[in-house]
Amino acid sequence: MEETKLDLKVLSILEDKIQLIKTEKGAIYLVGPIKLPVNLYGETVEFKWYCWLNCDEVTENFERIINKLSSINLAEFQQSSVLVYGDFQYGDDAIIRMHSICHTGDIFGSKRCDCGFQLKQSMKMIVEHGTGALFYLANHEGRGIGLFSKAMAYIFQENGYDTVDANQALGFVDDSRNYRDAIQVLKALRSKPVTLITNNPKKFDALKNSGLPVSGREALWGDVSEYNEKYLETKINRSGHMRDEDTCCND
Ligand SMILES: Nc1nc2c(ncn2[C@@H]2O[C@H](COP(=O)(O)OP(=O)(O)OP(=O)(O)O)[C@@H](O)[C@H]2O)c(=O)[nH]1
Repeated sequence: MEETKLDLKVLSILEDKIQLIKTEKGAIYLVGPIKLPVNLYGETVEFKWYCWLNCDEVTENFERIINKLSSINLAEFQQSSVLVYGDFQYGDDAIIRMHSICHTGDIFGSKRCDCGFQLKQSMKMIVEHGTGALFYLANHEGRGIGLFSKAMAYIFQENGYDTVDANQALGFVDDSRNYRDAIQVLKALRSKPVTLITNNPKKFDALKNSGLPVSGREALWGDVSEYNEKYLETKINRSGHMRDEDTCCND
């Protein structure tokens, strides 16, 4: 197939905004920064946004990658992204969150989980801190089972299963997420220490084991209601989430 030649102007606009990150399996192409004014609790806050694409092909010739985009129907797949705030590259002390996508909680505001609250609250914490980043991990739906399976898991939960048993009833492990790509992107954006916002020790260990300097962890519990109380208890009792002082559960 003959390769379309991109207009030179088009290419020069994009070239400075794409970087290649080599991975074990191929490459991550990271595009950004892009100015993103965000409505955060009624205030307009300006973040810098980056998005990334995994690809088998490893090339510095970005024209080849750009040329492929229109034929691969990316809207059918998920791409992850990161919102950066402040002087993320050089700022001494940055706070980050690796947030797993939750269609129901983040988009619809479902109260069955605490995801929507954690998303907005962590953005607020990052802005208040002055430097940080929110990684939005789009291939993590349902702790890695995907949205359709999560819908089925919810039906099990309406029939007395907890979230762990519901995943397992469908033949999945409870949690199949990994943080490799996000960590690679983090390394490309910053090499100085970070504090991670999470209650999940697996996430914290993944970051620590990556070799990046990690200065600590901030807990994030909240928005407890009759709808998510059981879910939050299951996180602590079965998934190993850390119970902190301002704990999630009412006992
Ligand atoms: N399978 C399943 N996934 C869920 C359910 N509720 C939320 N999720 C997913 O769980 C993920 C969030 O994971 P959590 O265990 O809540 O939190 P975490 O990310 O492990 O830890 P924190 O950093 O402390 O928030 C998102 O991918 C959600 O889509 C559920 O009932 N069943």
